Amino acid sequence: MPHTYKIKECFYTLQGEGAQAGRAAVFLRFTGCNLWSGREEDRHSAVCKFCDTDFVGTDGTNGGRYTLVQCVELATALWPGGGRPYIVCTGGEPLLQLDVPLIEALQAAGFEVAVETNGTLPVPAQIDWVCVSPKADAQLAVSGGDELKLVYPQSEPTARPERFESLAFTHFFLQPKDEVGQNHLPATVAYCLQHPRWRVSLQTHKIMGIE
Ligand SMILES: C[S@@+](CC[C@H](N)C(=O)[O-])C[C@H]1O[C@@H](n2cnc3c(N)ncnc32)[C@H](O)[C@@H]1O
Ligand SMILES: Nc1nc2[nH]cc(C(=O)O)c2c(=O)[nH]1
Ligand code: SF4
Ligand SMILES: [Mg+2]
Repeated sequence: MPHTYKIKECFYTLQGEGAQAGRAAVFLRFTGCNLWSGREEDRHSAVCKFCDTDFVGTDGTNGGRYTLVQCVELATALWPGGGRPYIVCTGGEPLLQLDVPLIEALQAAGFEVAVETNGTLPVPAQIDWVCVSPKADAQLAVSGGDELKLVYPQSEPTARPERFESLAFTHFFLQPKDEVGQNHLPATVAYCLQHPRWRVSLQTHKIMGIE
């Protein structure tokens, strides 16, 4: 049996968040996370409690267990042609599975490879775009990258934005926490007005009604 990757879903959409917002991308969502089981009954006791994503199993659009070659074929089939092929590896926590052979195979097929990670695991240097989203109650193991995208607010003082400012990131974003019955946008706007090195990241795919 060849090695397979567990993929929750894979689809073509626009990156909704951060500095690449609005850019066409294939999303490759890996199954599983190290900060939450993904089961609602475990949410209250999870390290990361605000997750907006179903990353359990392989039952999403184009989900399944894929070999490296099959992952590249799937991503390639979803790209419409033209532009610079872009793939965002997310999850769950993609770095539990995404490895250098798969990164390099995607690049050999023409993709620029981005990752969305919680920052608790080492990031392979081969990745072209690194977005780290630290979690208040998890040890941060990454000290730099292209963008740091902090969901706001989280518990003080561990996830206060000031704590991350000296890290080696090109962009610093605060993304309002999407939480039922709460509107965290005003506080996010206020923080960025008071601290100009931070920019607001909206989850624009939710506004646009796309995946
Ligand atoms: C579902 S996570 C998957 C990647 C990785 N596990 C991580 O946490 O970065 C993708 C992005 O969505 C963000 N996110 C998750 N739940 C959110 C919520 N309720 N509101 C705003 N952003 C959220 C994460 O912080 C991360 O930047
Ligand atoms: N359109 C779109 N943009 C995204 N940016 C990060 C996402 C994620 O779940 O990692 C995401 C997502 O789920 N959809
Ligand atoms: S670390 Fe990411 S995927 Fe895991 S529970 Fe938190 S937001 Fe969701
Ligand atoms: Mg998402």
